[in-house]
Amino acid sequence: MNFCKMHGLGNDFIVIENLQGNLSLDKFQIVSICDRRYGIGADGVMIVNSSETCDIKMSFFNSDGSEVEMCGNGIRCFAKYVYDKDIVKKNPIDIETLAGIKTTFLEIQNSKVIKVQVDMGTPIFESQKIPIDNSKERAIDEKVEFNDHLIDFSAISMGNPHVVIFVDDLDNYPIKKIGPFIENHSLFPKKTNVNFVQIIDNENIRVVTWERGAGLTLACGTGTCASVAIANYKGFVKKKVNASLPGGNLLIEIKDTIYMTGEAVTVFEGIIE
Ligand SMILES: N[C@@H](CCC[C@H](N)C(=O)O)C(=O)O
Repeated sequence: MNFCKMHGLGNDFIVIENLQGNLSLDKFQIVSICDRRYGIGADGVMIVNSSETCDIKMSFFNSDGSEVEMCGNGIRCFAKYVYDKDIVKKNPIDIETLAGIKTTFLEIQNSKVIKVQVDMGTPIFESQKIPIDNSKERAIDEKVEFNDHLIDFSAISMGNPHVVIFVDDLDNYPIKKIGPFIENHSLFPKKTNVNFVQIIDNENIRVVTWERGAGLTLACGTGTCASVAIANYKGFVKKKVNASLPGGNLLIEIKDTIYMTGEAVTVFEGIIE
């Protein structure tokens, strides 16, 4: 089976084609190929499927084998893959995902895609749709207890569930303890991604994400959109924000919907036996 290893800001993926529709990978196979010592190594797997309603369809699996709705860094790589491989030779490209149709706008240099802007859609604030087990309509400025301390958080969906926690000092915050605690908290029936956000000024933020089903990653596209959406809602930032993530930078713009712009990189190709 042929595969392609790609990344967006160090959030890395294995891309596999299934245009004939005869491929099926089980959870164990996904976990095995994502393993960084015994496999290829990646935060997730993307399958290229044909679509009846769109230019192409992306299926996304976390490195723990769970299939989830959407991946922001992944969809930029996915758009690059299908364009560079002549599978969909048009610009923009509409991609079907479990979180709806996403339009991707390609920046092309020497016939290859180098950067992608994605219309990420509208953030979902309703508690039931995130989902979070909460009697309030929205989950803004909620509290959760951790080791006798109360942690302030807000929750939102970008098609997938996100918690946003604002911190003063990202470098010294116990992300590796609080991330998995909230990811698996009973408040979140589908688990959740957890974003730790430091506001630098009203146009610049830093974000580190503990991802559902993948742990600490170098970048999370949906998580950065979720962080900017909540930060703007709370009046911390304007509508155009530069986000600095451990793996690089994303530009997030709030218009009628949220736009995310960033790089997409092909690393290598190979064959899985
Ligand atoms: N890294 C991704 C998000 C991947 C899915 C996420 N772990 C989830 O379970 O929802 C991104 O760039 O958005």
